[in-house]
Amino acid sequence: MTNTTTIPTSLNFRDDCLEILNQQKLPHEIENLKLSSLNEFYDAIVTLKVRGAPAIGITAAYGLAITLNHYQTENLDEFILKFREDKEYLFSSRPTAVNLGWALNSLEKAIENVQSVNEAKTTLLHTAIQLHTEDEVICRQIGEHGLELLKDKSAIMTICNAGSIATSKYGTALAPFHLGSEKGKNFHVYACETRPVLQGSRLTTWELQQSGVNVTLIADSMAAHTIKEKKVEAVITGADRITANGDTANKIGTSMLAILCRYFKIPFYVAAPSSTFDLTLPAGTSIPIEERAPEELTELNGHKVAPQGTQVYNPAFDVTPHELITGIITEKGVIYPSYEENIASMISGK
Ligand SMILES: CSC[C@H]1O[C@H](OP(=O)(O)O)[C@H](O)[C@@H]1O
Repeated sequence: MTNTTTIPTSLNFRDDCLEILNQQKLPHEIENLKLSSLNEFYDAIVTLKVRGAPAIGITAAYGLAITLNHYQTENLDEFILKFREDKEYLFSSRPTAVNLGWALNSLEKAIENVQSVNEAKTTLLHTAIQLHTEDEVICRQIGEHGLELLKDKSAIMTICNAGSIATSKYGTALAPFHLGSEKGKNFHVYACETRPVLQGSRLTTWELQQSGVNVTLIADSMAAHTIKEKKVEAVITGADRITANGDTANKIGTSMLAILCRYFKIPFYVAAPSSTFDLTLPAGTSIPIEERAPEELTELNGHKVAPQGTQVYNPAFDVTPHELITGIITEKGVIYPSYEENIASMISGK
């Protein structure tokens, strides 16, 4: 029996709804959900049924376009008011990934000169579809640039899931591995399980196995020992927001890996599209860090593991200082220090 490998995707636009792969059910259940109401889109993002910075942005864009397509009015001012109301609602779903705001703002910019409600509705749908299709091209380009940095047959570590299902396709940090698999490369990926939501053990292992990539799961606490014992040659992660000086917010535990890379003298790469840069923020201290429900830590599969009433601190992201980042892999190429200058020249033109 031939081994068929596929690169899984999680978003599928169908005329009147967005079909998503429910990432909360993976890896043991493939459940596709049809999102058509604003609350369904909001809930899917908040509860991580759809997750990953680019995927969140694309989903929110479809959420506005699909739901407003049914809004009954011929009055353009009234339609724009409703657009802004619903945009703010979706924007409030998760605070850290800048792609959410970027995608919603792209829609607002696209309709700023429309002359009728019908033209606004058509423009919103076309823009959402454009963001989706463009993201796939961008992620493939990130994969191509990442492949130039990673040595074939080398051991590479990653955290969380910055993969195909976190974007339109290919992913960001995982894009080089998916493309590499298509090109006959043989990377060995060490995936950190990524407590507490387990994006690594549930999603990255599953996704890379679908694509025929050699992946080994480790606990987050095993990272230092694994880098040393398994001769890991680089770490590559995604990003949720990168500021003007290169400071990068990503899944909690990312800065821990960056510190380990400095100690072990191996490169630490961030992979992200231009839409993940937030040049309005000079440094990472201003990035809003989402804190999630205590139950993500006090319970395991619904079973209480911590004593009743235990205090919990559950930040979903941390910020890696730019000094610890070897290079930022974007669709336009790899950005190296000095980040302030090189981000401005490579990204400002967007
Ligand atoms: C391709 S960006 C993925 C990025 O988003 C993840 O966060 P979450 O799973 O909470 O949406 C994580 O930070 C990944 O690196």
